[in-house]
Amino acid sequence: MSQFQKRIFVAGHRGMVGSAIVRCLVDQGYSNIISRSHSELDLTDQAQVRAFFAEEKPQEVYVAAAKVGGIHANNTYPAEFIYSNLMVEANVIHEAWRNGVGKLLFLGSSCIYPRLAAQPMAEDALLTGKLEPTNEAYAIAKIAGIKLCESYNRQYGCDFRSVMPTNLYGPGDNYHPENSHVLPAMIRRFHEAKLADAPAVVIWGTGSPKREFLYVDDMARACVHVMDLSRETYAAHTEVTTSHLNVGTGEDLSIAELASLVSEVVGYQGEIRYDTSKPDGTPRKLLDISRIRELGWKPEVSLRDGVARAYEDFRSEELVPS
Ligand SMILES: NC(=O)C1=CN([C@@H]2O[C@H](COP(=O)(O)OP(=O)(O)OC[C@H]3O[C@@H](n4cnc5c(N)ncnc54)[C@H](OP(=O)(O)O)[C@@H]3O)[C@@H](O)[C@H]2O)C=CC1
Ligand SMILES: C[C@H]1O[C@H](OP(=O)(O)OP(=O)(O)OC[C@H]2O[C@@H](n3cnc4c(=O)[nH]c(N)nc43)[C@H](O)[C@@H]2O)[C@@H](O)[C@@H](O)C1=O
Repeated sequence: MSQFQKRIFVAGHRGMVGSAIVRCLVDQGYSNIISRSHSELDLTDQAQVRAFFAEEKPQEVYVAAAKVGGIHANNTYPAEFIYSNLMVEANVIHEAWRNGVGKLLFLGSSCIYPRLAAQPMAEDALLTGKLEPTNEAYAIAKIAGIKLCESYNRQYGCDFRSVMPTNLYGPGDNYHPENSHVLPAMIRRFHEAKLADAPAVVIWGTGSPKREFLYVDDMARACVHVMDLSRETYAAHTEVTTSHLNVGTGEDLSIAELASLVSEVVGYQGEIRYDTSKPDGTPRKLLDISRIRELGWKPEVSLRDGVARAYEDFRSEELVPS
């Protein structure tokens, strides 16, 4: 059987990252992709996940299904974030082991690292300090996902890998006014202000926190790249205690700088104000991406181009009043 006929399950294929992984796999010639929507298969339900794996017998699994949201959603619904994410990853990883899945890739997040970790944050900064309180529940679930992969590798000899993405954006993003991440929130807010000819746009927090943003198709390429590495190559660039790889651009900017960039791309010319009653979250979380660069992946889409593409996608989806 050609490697392009492998049975690949992309969990979360309708999400921003899952759909980009499917695009990337199809582009590369993979033709046997298995998917289920949330309503067809609830991954928090152990019995459903067990029946699905027994029936479909995937050979590779990408775990891009998760409960995801920005600072407000994480801070407001911590029980949902910790419960859903723990259940999804535990069910999928356990059934992947029970059904002899050859390789699995788990997607975590850069929020796994301590709030005040030295910058840029290397993989071995994991579990060296206290987490950022606004997303601690989500981060704990993501750390558990890494540890699930490591534990199944150590005890059962599985080949389960993990990537920790920085903040992502692009086509298929969530543009909810409160629950989204900052970049889609800004696209929507500046667009609506431009249409309404509003004199000012309000941005949350002080504008001083720094963030790193990666275009989702670059992330998807990284996922497929890491999955396709030989076991020996992956193992040579990770360690048993830190068996995950950072994925980012290695560059960050302040939220105030991001607001200027998004307003320019959208074409909004009014004032930008800050609501300091809203949380800033972690002051900075820049990833050290030396390891994945050594493994042959690098980002390709610049932030300005990526924001322009995301804005085009936002308008084409008619997500806002015209
Ligand atoms: N977006 C970002 O900035 C970042 C994302 N990540 C990680 O990347 C991964 C993908 O995120 P992203 O694509 O942005 O998120 P999305 O919310 O766009 O996609 C997540 C997908 O998972 C599905 N899903 C959630 N819960 C379940 C469930 N119980 N059963 C079945 N399907 C479920 C969702 O379906 P439905 O919508 O129907 O619930 C959705 O299709 C996640 O692991 C996330 O933690 C990491 C860092 C940054
Ligand atoms: C990817 C990552 O995303 C989350 O962490 P975060 O990086 O703090 O996420 P964020 O994108 O929501 O905010 C980034 C910064 O931007 C500021 N900000 C300004 N104005 C808006 C605004 O309108 N919306 C939002 N959401 N933030 C705003 C906001 O105050 C903060 O200073 C995690 O919970 C977790 O999900 C995770 O892993």
